[in-house]
Amino acid sequence: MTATKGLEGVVAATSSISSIEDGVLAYRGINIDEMAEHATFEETAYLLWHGHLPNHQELAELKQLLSENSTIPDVLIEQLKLYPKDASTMAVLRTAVSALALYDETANDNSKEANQLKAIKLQAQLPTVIAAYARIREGKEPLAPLPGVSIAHNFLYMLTGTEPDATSVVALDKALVLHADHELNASTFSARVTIATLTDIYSAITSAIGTLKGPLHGGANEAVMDMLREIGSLENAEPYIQRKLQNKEKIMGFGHRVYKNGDPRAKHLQKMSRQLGLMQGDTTLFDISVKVESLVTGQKGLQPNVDFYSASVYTMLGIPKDLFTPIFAISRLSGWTAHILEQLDNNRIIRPRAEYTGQFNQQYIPIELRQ
Ligand SMILES: CC(=O)SCCNC(=O)CCNC(=O)[C@H](O)C(C)(C)COP(=O)(O)OP(=O)(O)OC[C@H]1O[C@@H](n2cnc3c(N)ncnc32)[C@H](O)[C@@H]1OP(=O)(O)O
Ligand SMILES: O=C([O-])CC(=O)C(=O)O
Repeated sequence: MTATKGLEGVVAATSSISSIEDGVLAYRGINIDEMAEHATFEETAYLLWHGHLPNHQELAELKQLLSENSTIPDVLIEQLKLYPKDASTMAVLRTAVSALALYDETANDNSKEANQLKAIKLQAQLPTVIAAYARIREGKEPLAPLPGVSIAHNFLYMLTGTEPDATSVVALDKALVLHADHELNASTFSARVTIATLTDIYSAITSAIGTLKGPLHGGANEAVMDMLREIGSLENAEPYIQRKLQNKEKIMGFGHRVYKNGDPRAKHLQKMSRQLGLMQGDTTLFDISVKVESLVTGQKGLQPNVDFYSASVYTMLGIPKDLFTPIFAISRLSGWTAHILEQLDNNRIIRPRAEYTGQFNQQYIPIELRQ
């Protein structure tokens, strides 16, 4: 038995949800470029959950269900008020999702119908939780979700208390479409491992949120923003990146386990970053990002991943840095829950082996004889 570090190249599940064969990302067979161009996030979630795009009636029903389920229990709002104001927002989200299970009497019902409804419920509630905490920590009261608007619209409204402009809604919606699913990435794998024990969906999503939080995965978008801020100006990009590369430090938002010739989502986010910069009359963040990309790609051959340009996009949408990864979680929840449902459809506990590298034939030494 020989272990493969990081399970690189190991095929650990079958799935018909999304594919990244030959560097082409597709949701249920539909190329991500088409999805980014035409689909809304609600359509994307439906596609991931059901395997086909919704017709008018199916989409209307999903939107209705999302709307009906978007409030969170008052008791959770009271809990959010008790959390430290400077807590990690991903830790808050992870804790809140775990707490939501306590107030859902269907939490342990693992029937397909109950889990499908819980997927919708979580999809509707995550934005409300994040926006509520973001307001509470600023000393403001959380806002109730608006009925009949998209998740992107509602999230921006609940965050700011004002009706978002159409450009911002479209940009956030597209970002949600682009992040929705990605084959067997670390957080999805974690969700599948957890649900495969036949525990409840809240436990699996809690695992997934904890996994997405790390800077090698979803947390990289926040680290990218730290880097762009540290660089601060176009002239500073080159010395900054040279220094990092000389010190053999990682450049966040670059590289990918599977994509070696570029992440097909990055170009869409790059385009959005440019457009938002031009519209706002300030392309500094975009310009610094492009410079960083040319330096890192030129010198290391590493390409930007989905997290790189999303940092400047979210910042230009006025979103605080520590909400970037929670936004990723809002989107990826659709993929996580699709994978959880798929895992349960044909379940077997996920239990690989480890290559043991420790000692054999050791003896128990009584404590008084130990050195
Ligand atoms: C949504 C997402 O999760 S997308 C990924 C988000 N994460 C990041 O952006 C963090 C930065 N990137 C990375 O840490 C990595 O590229 C990962 C985690 C994405 C992929 O990791 P792996 O598949 O294990 O790549 P691995 O670490 O083997 O990289 C191969 C080589 O490229 C180097 N490398 C990879 N990424 C980077 C980077 N961002 N900056 C500098 N060097 C890098 C590695 O140091 C390694 O060099 P070596 O062979 O000299 O040791
Ligand atoms: O697939 C991966 O390893 C990481 C990634 O790009 C994602 O989760 O979107």
